[in-house]
Amino acid sequence: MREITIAKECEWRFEVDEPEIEIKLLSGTAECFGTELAVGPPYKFRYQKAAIFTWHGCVLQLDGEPLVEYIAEETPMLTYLNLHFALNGLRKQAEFSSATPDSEASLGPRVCIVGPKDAGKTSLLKTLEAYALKQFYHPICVNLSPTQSMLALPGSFSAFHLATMLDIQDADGFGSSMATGPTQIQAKSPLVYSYGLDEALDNPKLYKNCVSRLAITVASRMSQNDDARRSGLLIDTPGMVDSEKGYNILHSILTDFRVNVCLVLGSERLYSAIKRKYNDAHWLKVLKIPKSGGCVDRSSEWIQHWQAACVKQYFYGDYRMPLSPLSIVLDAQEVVVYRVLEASAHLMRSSVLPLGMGGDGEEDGTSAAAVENGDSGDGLGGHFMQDNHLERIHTDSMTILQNSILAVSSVSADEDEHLILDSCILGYVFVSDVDDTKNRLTVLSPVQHRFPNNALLMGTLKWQDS
Ligand SMILES: Nc1ncnc2c1ncn2[C@@H]1O[C@H](COP(=O)(O)OP(=O)(O)OP(=O)(O)O)[C@@H](O)[C@H]1O
Repeated sequence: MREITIAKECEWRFEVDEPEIEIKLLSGTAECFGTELAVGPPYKFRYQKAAIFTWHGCVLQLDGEPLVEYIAEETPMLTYLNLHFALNGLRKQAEFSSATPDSEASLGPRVCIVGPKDAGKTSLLKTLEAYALKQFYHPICVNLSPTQSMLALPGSFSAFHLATMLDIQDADGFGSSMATGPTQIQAKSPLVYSYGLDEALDNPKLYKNCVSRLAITVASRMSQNDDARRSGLLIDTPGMVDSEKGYNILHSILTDFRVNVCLVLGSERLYSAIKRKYNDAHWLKVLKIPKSGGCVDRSSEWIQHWQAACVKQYFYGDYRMPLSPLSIVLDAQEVVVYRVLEASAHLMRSSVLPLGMGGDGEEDGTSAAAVENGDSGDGLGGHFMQDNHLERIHTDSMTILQNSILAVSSVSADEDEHLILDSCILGYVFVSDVDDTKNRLTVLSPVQHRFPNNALLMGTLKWQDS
């Protein structure tokens, strides 16, 4: 056990896998991505790369050995704080505006954070959300990055509103959703949709459909709730690829969520490309934001370990709230599972459909309004089903489910595919065993009720319960 003294406006950066480390704030003030630490109680960190920053100086007590640790004197925190004050100014303007609730002037800032992989987008979102919460605004947080989930498992998109504070000890750094036991920090109620794949470009059309669906729900929350309306939005995006497909996806996000502030982190080239593209767009401000020197490039192996830690926490909780999932044996006939297809597989399926019934490639610019009207953007006035993004798994080929995480949709198993894709996610189950000979599945479920008769969605996420 040792003490670490951090001078004002400096941060202690650390990386830890296993075993965990324990930190206590002994004196002064300190924060982790904007969320303040209390003096006294221990904070445990596992599978994290993070920083403890102090505005006025502090002393920490450290128990355990991080893999990497150092004190950094140069941080972009002052810029982030100024950015927060600017956004709060816009929130205040919206709050005291006498305009009608559906007009632009009564809406708080809709901020989208863009940048290459590992540029610090999620960390900036956490910081801006934490600062806004301290000033009694509750921006809706939206995560559109399938690899780095927020209050959900990888492969999902989510949004939440009305948090008290973020939980820095949680695997994803946001907190936990409702569970049966008491939580130290108030649980959040996210709205989750399943995308199922790892990258936006694995199936851009499905990705845009999912974005549009979430955007509609978020817009309806903003139109019905004064707090959401004036607090605005903070949107986290996946690592941006500097390509036509990447810009196409970005454009869908910006238009669907009616974004009016686009923050570009960590890439001068991306910033100038986006700035040029939206030069004449009076509705959008594109701002360049410095990347923190603490941002760490994470290997795919590390991300897999981190995702496994998130899944484990989902089923078994953590030291503050241990959970007991239930293992259930099911007859393969009892479950209806759909596999989410990548773009290449979806086009193969489309090619064997009658003319005019298939997907039409990915760059169709499907918008939220089109989705609302049930128009998949292919000019047929139909729903997403025509694009065949799902494939039903037959009972005799259930071995493919071994070690899969299945998202439980909120619609019954006999609904149409398009309704299943449109539905939000209630939770997840894990397939721990598939018995081919007896045609049975063993699944781990977080709830102890009867297994629901809802459609299940299988993405690419696998896990080993060890
Ligand atoms: N100031 C900092 N000190 C130490 N680590 C940091 C700091 N800022 C960010 N990190 C870490 O760097 C990694 C990348 O940051 P972050 O997740 O915010 O990037 P991202 O752009 O959202 O990544 P992705 O493109 O994968 O979504 C994370 O593990 C994060 O915790």
